[in-house]
Amino acid sequence: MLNVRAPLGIGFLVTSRAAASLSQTGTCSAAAERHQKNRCSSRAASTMAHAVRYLGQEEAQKIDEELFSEYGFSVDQLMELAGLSCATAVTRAYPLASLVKARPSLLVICGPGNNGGDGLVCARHLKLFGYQPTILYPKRPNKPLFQGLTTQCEKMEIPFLAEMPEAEVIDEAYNLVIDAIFGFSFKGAVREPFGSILDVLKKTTVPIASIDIPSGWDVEQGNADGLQPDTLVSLTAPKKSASLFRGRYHFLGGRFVPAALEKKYRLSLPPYPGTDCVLQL
Ligand SMILES: NC(=O)C1=CN([C@@H]2O[C@H](COP(=O)(O)OP(=O)(O)OC[C@H]3O[C@@H](n4cnc5c(N)ncnc54)[C@H](O)[C@@H]3O)[C@@H](O)[C@H]2O)[C@@H](O)CC1
Ligand SMILES: [K+]
Repeated sequence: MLNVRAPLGIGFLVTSRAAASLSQTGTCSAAAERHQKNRCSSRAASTMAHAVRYLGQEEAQKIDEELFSEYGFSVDQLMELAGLSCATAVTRAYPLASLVKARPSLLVICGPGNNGGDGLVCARHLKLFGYQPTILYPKRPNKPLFQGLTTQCEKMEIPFLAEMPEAEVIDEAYNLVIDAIFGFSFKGAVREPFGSILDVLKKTTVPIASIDIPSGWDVEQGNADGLQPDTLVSLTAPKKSASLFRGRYHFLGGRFVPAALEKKYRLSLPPYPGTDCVLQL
């Protein structure tokens, strides 16, 4: 089995999990395994030669700001691409045919910031891809962007829960939890209601797919007692805590970084294959 994660100094990693992922299919079916095999060689070729840079919190926020101020992007544009990347990553790691429950049910938990917005977009695309997402969105910002994303999900008949279910109920009802609670702006001790939500999530056994950062993790230092997601979708570039990720699938998404910005921040992103919006690291 090949599973090489060789540190190249602070903030850099060379990652190659090509063969490892083939033998770690777990909840995934033979169909998923075949899919993985087909993708294996191109992924190995694209990632082995690349030292992807892992970003600190301030740097991630600076890049984000620059995309809006210098490059003229709007939040909803990038959120759409980020959410689409996350939904696509879910289809790669958990294809419909591999799900253990008859109903392709997913629980998407959305937080109060843009990470939560990515979760709403992700849920909408997953519904279009044939999954049956349910959303928990306990703290909704009073802004047109988030109100619009919420309406879109409601109109697409995606149910919203009134409260966080118990861990046993989640394990019984859902194939996967998508963690869109906090991203790169998370700081300090977790405030309610998210502390209780994360406590329940830690007791669940269904796989968790985290968007950008496993929620509750320090963006740079991680959290040894925190969530241990099965999948992480790093957006733009991985953050430093991603080097502590021990789940099966680490994807890069958010294929919107202009070359000049990539160069300025020495991101050294691996090339996405063809027209794909997601890349498995
Ligand atoms: N440039 C990029 O890479 C892009 C980033 N996007 C997403 O945007 C995220 C960052 O969004 P934001 O800056 O809005 O921040 P987050 O979504 O990370 O979280 C900010 C929210 O969490 C709350 N919060 C922070 N610490 C907390 C704590 N300890 N307890 C309880 N609440 C806490 C804040 O009050 C705020 O409401 C990224 O991680 C990514 O998911 C995408 O939407 C678009 C493109
Ligand atoms: K998250």
